Amino acid sequence: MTLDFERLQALGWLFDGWPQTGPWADAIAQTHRLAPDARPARVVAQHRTGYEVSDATADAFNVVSLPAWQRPNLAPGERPCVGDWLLITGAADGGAEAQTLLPRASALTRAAAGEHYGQQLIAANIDVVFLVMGLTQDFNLPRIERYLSLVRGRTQAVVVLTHADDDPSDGALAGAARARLADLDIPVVAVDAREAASVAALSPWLGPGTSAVVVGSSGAGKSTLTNTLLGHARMKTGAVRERDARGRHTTTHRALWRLPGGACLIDTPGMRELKPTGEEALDEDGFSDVAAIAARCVFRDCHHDKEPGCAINQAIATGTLDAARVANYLKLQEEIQTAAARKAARQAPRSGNRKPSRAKLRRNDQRFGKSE
Ligand SMILES: Nc1nc2c(ncn2[C@@H]2O[C@H](COP(=O)(O)OP(=O)(O)OP(=O)(O)O)[C@@H](O)[C@H]2O)c(=O)[nH]1
Ligand SMILES: [Zn+2]
Repeated sequence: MTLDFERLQALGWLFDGWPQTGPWADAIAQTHRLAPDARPARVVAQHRTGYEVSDATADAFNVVSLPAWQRPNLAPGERPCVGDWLLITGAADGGAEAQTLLPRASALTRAAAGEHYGQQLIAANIDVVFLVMGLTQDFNLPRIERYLSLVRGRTQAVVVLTHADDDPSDGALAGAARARLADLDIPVVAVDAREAASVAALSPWLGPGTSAVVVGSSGAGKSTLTNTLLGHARMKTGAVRERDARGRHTTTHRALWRLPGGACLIDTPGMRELKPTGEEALDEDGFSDVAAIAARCVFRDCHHDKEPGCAINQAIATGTLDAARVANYLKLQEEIQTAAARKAARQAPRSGNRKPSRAKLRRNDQRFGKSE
């Protein structure tokens, strides 16, 4: 079977054809031994019982999940999520089946409140995260820094400041953000999120095949920006009425969208607000300078309060470190520790390998579909 790799690249496929070496090549070769026709497809939406994918032959069709992915106690990272690449068999117009989950180049996670698992995977294989904040009363530079430290790995973060059209600071806030983030190589773009001409300033990060997500707190302008990028309005919940292959109107909750310029925008209502999961390493992400100095404190468990020999307080006194930045670091450190403790508490009763109750199995069947 010849595959239209150009169409796959438009969906975010990273190679000119089949990769020849590396973990993807290995996974593909292994699948092809059993299913020589298996082809790549990207997850565009997640349903209770299966996945919706797009591939080189068609847009947004259902594939049957692997039974293994429906096991309730599967680690959340092992189940596909929006943005993942699968290998599938079967026709797009019926009978398509998932065969393999390909390795992830990157993943965006968040703390899952009230769930069994401390961490929830919200999107995979993301190239760019647009961190949206208004140039309004909502503007808060420390919060931008905290959000940024949650964006990890290969993903490029871009700060998008909305309300550039009615900015009471007349550019001063954007300038401050730029100055503060220059060292981290994080671009800051001020836009009127309602105007296509203004939002076009984001096009350097939206080349063909790029996968982007929009995050930020409530009211920051995420929906407005998303709609302007898409070039048309859609409902806030992500529900859209579309025509399916037979011309019927259907309502889908698709989460991966193709932008007119060729990039993919991933947007699900649940993924927008970033919160620490408890697994962040501030020393590596965003605050390595502060962590390096903290390592020189006399006490290993220094709270950088009034302890003697505190290198952090010394650095603040001599002007090497900004006090506000340290306060921000400590606040985020505390949020991460709280999240980690919550997560540990949630997981503790599970580690005893107890048999799940019948009621729980039934609940899981309802949630994930019955396994075979
Ligand atoms: N003047 C102006 N108004 C904007 C801009 N961006 C967003 N708004 C307005 O701000 C309000 C909130 O924007 P939304 O896009 O709904 O914000 P959101 O981040 O999606 O909010 P949630 O759905 O609560 O997460 C709307 O009334 C927008 O029209 C902007 O750049 N300029
Ligand atoms: Zn200290």
